[in-house]
Amino acid sequence: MNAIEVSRLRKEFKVQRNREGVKGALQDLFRREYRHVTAVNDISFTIPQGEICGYIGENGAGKSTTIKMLTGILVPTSGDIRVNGFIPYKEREKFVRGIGVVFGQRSQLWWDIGVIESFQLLRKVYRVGAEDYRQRLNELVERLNLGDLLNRPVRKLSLGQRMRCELAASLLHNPAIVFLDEPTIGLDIVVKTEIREFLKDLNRRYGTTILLTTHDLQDIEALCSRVIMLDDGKIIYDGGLEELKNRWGQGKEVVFRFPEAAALDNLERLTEGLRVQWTMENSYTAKVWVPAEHAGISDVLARVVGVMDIADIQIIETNTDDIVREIYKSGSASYNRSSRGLELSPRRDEGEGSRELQTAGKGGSKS
Ligand SMILES: Nc1ncnc2c1ncn2[C@@H]1O[C@H](COP(=O)(O)OP(=O)(O)OP(=O)(O)O)[C@@H](O)[C@H]1O
Repeated sequence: MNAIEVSRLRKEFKVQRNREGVKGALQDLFRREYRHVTAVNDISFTIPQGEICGYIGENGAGKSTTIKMLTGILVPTSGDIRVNGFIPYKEREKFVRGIGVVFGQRSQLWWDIGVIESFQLLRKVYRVGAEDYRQRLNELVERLNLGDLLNRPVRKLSLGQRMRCELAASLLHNPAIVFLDEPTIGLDIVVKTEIREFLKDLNRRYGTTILLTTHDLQDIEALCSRVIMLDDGKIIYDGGLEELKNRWGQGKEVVFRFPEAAALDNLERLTEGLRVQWTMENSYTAKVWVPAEHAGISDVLARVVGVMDIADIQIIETNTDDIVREIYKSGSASYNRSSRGLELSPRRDEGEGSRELQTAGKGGSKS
């Protein structure tokens, strides 16, 4: 069974339009004008049980609105949703017992009471039996290292401590599906890593389905085999992270260090016919940019290694951050690069490995 099924889901908000100036403000008092914002624009996807799926997009892309509809907080304007077999905004009481939710920016714990008291209240909300609760609590306390935090009021916890408690709170009833909206926002790298490890383990042990929104692509790299990418309320990519990298990985850079001084024109002559681009770091170190669609790293290595003495070779891949940033910029991950005349060239004003994607006729076709 699929954990989540979404078909032609749409959410529009009616937003008041404010007219300018004093006259406009007065007019607004008597006759309000509204406009419609389409936050989620007829999207469809399914997530099978046990999958960890990353839901990404720029600010305002529609991620939180989707999560709110999937968790029954918002009613869709149109379209169908099934989560755990339920329509989330109907049958609320039964539905919430099968899901866990963490909004990184908002707490589900009571601010002024001890963490353990919040947990006990949530146990009642989710109607967890005493024995199940005890077992689950012990396990979560151990795995999230909550021992010292349980009797403290939430307002006295650090962000990282609070987030660990939030995660535990969302899992007390052992839900089959967990929605995490920015669970690592503002956390330091140590806590981020702990939380990622915990989520991986949770998925492995219980087959928990996880839908995760994040701006931190390290979360995606660490956790998700699949990514759904949203832009302006529409899905612009839905597929594997590896596939995304392969399709959009713009190429690789190879750094050669030679034992003796090398000359740029000599290196260019060696790779003649391959559409690669050389730059000299200094007399002994040269970098060559190998665009994915024009040449293979092995072609370049074969030509250089056969002729030159080499002291060291380093291959640098474009990272996911770069790839995703470029896709956001263009607004589509589905068009054909070569037909749009994409050209890749090293960006000279940034550090090693960074790339600039220059497009002919940018603007991006939306899918
Ligand atoms: N309650 C609301 N009333 C009016 N407009 C809204 C409301 N909630 C969201 N929007 C609008 O819907 C669009 C999508 O917002 P949403 O919060 O879903 O984006 P997001 O991808 O989660 O962004 P972020 O990464 O900044 O959290 C935005 O244009 C936002 O201004």
